Amino acid sequence: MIYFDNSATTQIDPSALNTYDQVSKKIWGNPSSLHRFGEESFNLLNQSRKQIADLLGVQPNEIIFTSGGTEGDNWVLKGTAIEKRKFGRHIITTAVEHPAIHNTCEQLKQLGYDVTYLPVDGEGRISIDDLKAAIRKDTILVSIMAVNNEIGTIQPIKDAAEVLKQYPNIHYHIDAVQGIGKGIQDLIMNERVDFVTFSGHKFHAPRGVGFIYKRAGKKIAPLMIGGGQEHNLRSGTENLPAIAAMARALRLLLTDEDAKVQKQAAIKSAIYDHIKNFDKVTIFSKDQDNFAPHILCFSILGVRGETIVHAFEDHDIYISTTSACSSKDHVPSATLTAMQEPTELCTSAVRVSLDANNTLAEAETFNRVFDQLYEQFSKLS
Ligand SMILES: Cc1ncc(COP(=O)(O)O)c(C=O)c1O
Repeated sequence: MIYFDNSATTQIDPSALNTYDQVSKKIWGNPSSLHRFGEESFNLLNQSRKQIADLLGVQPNEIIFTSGGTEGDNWVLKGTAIEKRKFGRHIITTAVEHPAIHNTCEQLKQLGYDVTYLPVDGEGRISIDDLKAAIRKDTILVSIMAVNNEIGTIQPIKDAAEVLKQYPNIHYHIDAVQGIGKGIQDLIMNERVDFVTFSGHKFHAPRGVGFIYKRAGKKIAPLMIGGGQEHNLRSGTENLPAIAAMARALRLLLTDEDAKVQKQAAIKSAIYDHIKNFDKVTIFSKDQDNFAPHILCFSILGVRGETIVHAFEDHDIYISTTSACSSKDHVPSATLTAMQEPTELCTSAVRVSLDANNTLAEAETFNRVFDQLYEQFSKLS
């Protein structure tokens, strides 16, 4: 099988699974318990936190564990809205965010907040002039994704950081769920960023675990209230086996990151250079540095995305319609729609999403299958 759907989820790494297994069997005390067994768990929790903080070049108290990307995004948005409601009710984000951001903003709108969705250009990228123009006296938060999950555009998050240096009271949040391990850590962890969302299952950790970076001194209201875990910021008994496994998976992800990024970029180029020659193919992800190395989104005119996905599946190759969340709803890609691509292209778009475990040989197989399928589709239309 060829698994090219790594932006939807990744397979758990065997050594992360082993960590999960060992911690579940041996260190299963509650980190909040006072006895020695609890203390052992508490120590492992903090060891994992320190490991993650060191890998990102931040302080351990700036890492707070969550259940994943959706929780992190919800928390930073709603937590800021609650914390800063006396100062303002205006939020700026982009028209191409993941539903975890977009739908949270829509919910906040119903609660009386005002949201500006920055438009994007033909590559799915916001403009810094639009950001500057959108900032108001009552703006409390700017939230921008690092890498778009549907077509792989890297947003100008560092240029946005420069603008936001003039507005130190505005919270600056980055959704880095698709950006971690893709060679842009210096962009993500920039000196102006206040909050960053991460999700473990996108980098070979178990499902249902993630973390946010919260700059020391920046305040958000807790979303989960209860027993006061995570310094009273995120209550709930910590998922220690998953957290320890995630720390290990993150270390593995960031080991030899440059070589892994180059490998993914080469696989992407091999597919890109092959399929670009076909008349009915439109490629939305560019083969250039301001696009992530692992996402390639394209359409075949006249063929629905679902049809393309299932046709590849018949050859044991797994890709997706643009995002895992929208794939079963048959809705056109939100990103391509925001890019004002014609509907027939939006409904035909599919996403190949890579990982360092993929190979050039898999790209060659993909290209051969692509040729066959393209011919079949052409006969039908
Ligand atoms: C950019 C982005 N943000 C947030 C999420 C949600 O993450 P999770 O699946 O961990 O809830 C995803 C998942 O695909 C994503 O791609």
